[in-house]
Amino acid sequence: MNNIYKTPITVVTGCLGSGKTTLLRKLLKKPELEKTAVIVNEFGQVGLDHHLLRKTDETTILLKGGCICCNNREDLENELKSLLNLDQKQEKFNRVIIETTGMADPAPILFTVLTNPILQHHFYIECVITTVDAKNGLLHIKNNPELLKQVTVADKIILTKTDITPPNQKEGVIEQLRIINPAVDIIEVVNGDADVGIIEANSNRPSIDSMFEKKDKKINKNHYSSDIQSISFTFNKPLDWTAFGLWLSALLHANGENIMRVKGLLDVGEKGPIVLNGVQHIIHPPDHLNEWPEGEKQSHLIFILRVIDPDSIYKSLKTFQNFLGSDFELLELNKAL
Ligand SMILES: Nc1nc2c(ncn2[C@@H]2O[C@H](COP(=O)(O)OP(=O)(O)OP(=O)(O)O)[C@@H](O)[C@H]2O)c(=O)[nH]1
Repeated sequence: MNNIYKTPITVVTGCLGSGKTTLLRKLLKKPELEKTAVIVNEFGQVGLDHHLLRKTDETTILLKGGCICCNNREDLENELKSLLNLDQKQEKFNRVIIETTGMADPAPILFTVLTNPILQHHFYIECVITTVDAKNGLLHIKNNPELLKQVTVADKIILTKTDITPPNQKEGVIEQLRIINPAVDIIEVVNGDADVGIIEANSNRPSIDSMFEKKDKKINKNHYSSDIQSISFTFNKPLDWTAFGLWLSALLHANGENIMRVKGLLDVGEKGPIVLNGVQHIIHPPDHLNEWPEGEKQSHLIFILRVIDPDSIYKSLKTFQNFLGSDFELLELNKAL
């Protein structure tokens, strides 16, 4: 079913004290978000009481044979289903925001929405935003493995507390965030003052913009963490979508959680590109755009990896190249030290 018939969900993640509640409090005062249902997964965060507010406990159930990212958030499933009941009682809402605890891994949330037969029929994940405290960001990145996941999964990073952060410190945080997730949008927000559009997907395409800016092949050394690395490619001809799907499925299957993120804008010979967006082996339904953004017409693909060497992706792509219908070029490589 097309997303226009479904209710968008924005997931808001970020370390403890990084400004999630401050941002949401301000945003939820805006008339455009009047019919927003908010789910928070911890108690004590009331104050958004003019909105539908659901609270969930952090109980997770491991599905048989599932890896950690496939933990179904049964609590979330129940909350979203009860929102559907409310909707049927004419208490209409047109958006859901899920605010996670600072320690949460967002992947099970995405998994729950994308794989539950009822939920996937009624909801779609429009955007994942992660708040990062500019003042303490470097420390948080170093000490919190959860933040690495949250940054990796994010479509947008909201950089908070820039008002109390020296510019060079802020630039240092931005540099590290870009190394972790080169395809993310980074938006500075002070005391939660943001446009309402911040919780929506970018209007004409995913936040893959930053990849377009990097036309030159770049090899960076990763200075903060030993095991998060990324590699991106461009393709000069349209891709065979079926062959690409087979290659990607096999790759994701073989590498499980170690492919933390895959994102792409792919030319498959249609008028517009296909938007590919995956978190671990959970792939969002591919989105077919009607046209290419700003006359650009070249496929881009990025992988964010943990533990595995980016070279193995390169080699795998090379082996499969003839089936894909296009040569490829390395665009950027962020390697661990
Ligand atoms: N100076 C400054 N303070 C901020 C900014 N954003 C948030 N704060 C302050 O940072 C503190 C923590 O903000 P919260 O919004 O509660 O953070 P949170 O991520 O919801 O925290 P948890 O609920 O504990 O996970 C509060 O005292 C906010 O007023 C900002 O941009 N600048």
